[in-house]
Amino acid sequence: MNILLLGGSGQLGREILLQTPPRVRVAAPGRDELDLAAPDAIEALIDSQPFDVVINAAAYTAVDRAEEERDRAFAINAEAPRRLAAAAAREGVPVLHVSTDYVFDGRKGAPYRPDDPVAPLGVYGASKEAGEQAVRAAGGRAVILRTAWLYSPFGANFLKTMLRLAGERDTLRVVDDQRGTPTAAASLAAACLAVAVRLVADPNQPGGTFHYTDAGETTWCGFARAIFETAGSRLARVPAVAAITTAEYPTPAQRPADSRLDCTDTLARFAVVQPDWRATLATTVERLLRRTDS
Ligand SMILES: NC(=O)C1=CN([C@@H]2O[C@H](COP(=O)(O)OP(=O)(O)OC[C@H]3O[C@@H](n4cnc5c(N)ncnc54)[C@H](OP(=O)(O)O)[C@@H]3O)[C@@H](O)[C@H]2O)C=CC1
Ligand SMILES: Cc1cn([C@H]2C[C@H](O)[C@@H](COP(=O)(O)OP(=O)(O)O[C@H]3O[C@@H](C)C(=O)[C@@H](O)[C@H]3O)O2)c(=O)[nH]c1=O
Ligand SMILES: [Mg+2]
Repeated sequence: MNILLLGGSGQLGREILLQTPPRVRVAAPGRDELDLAAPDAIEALIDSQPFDVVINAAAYTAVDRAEEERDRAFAINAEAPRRLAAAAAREGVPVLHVSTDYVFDGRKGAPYRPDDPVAPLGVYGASKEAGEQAVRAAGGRAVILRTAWLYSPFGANFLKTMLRLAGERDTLRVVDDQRGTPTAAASLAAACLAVAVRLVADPNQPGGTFHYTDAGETTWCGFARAIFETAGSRLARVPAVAAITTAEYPTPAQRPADSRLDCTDTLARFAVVQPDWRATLATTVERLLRRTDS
């Protein structure tokens, strides 16, 4: 099986590469080979080898900066996926495209189902929603897999931000009125590989929109406290975590207040396991504190 992976250097991409079984080949061209902000090489790339499936784990993920870089966010999160999905549809190659809980406004008051109406609050969410629509419109077989609150030993994420701030401050103030589910990029990578394998193995497996997060729920404040409970004894200093409101932590982009995702359909349709977020947090902290190159 041949996978074309975009975003191989990101949090999700690196975990996919680490988990790829030996019988699977993955081509993961970097930004030097394909700049998604100017994706003229996309078609040539898709045509370059007989890929069995494309996984798009690349994105513009700077939520606040996107408010000022609208064009760039849309180029990478909407236009590039449009070109990718169109080329893949033409070649008959199925696509797995990763999207976000930030397509929702967070006002439902219950976990979002895949077919609930979207209403992004910021530019990042709007650009990802446009990407979803473009992938659907391409008309090929495509799974859109939404996830949330990704973290890993790699790249930029809330876990690493909290551990860095622990070295700088005695008290951290963290919003306690935004609810969701921290999701290890490692669990999502396993889910992506399961979906990709199924799409390839079964040509009758239809596409559609699905959700994957780890199991359970918390707030960003709850996540921060769990991080220090998990890592605490290994840190030089454990900060106090003060619960604050969103109004007390102004940011350029508005975030959904409750973006829990209902993953029932994904678990029923694909061979995907859903560990509890606290279990994957423990594993990820362990990996992170052991490594030196993250
Ligand atoms: N991070 C999160 O909390 C969440 C992420 N998601 C979605 O999950 C997916 C994976 O996210 P994550 O792994 O965290 O993303 P990262 O920000 O860790 O990685 C982004 C990847 O996209 C690549 N990329 C960005 N811009 C370009 C460009 N112009 N040309 C080529 N490559 C580019 C990056 O390459 P390079 O290394 O060269 O910059 C990197 O490989 C995305 O679709 C994201 O929207 C959904 C919910 C939560
Ligand atoms: C660093 C920090 C953040 N916060 C708040 C700000 C924000 O509301 C919340 C999360 O902050 P971050 O900026 O780390 O997270 P954010 O960039 O909003 O994370 C999002 O990224 C994109 C890519 C997604 O798709 C989403 O699922 C989600 O993971 O925590 C505090 O309250 N205190 C702090 O010290
Ligand atoms: Mg951020």
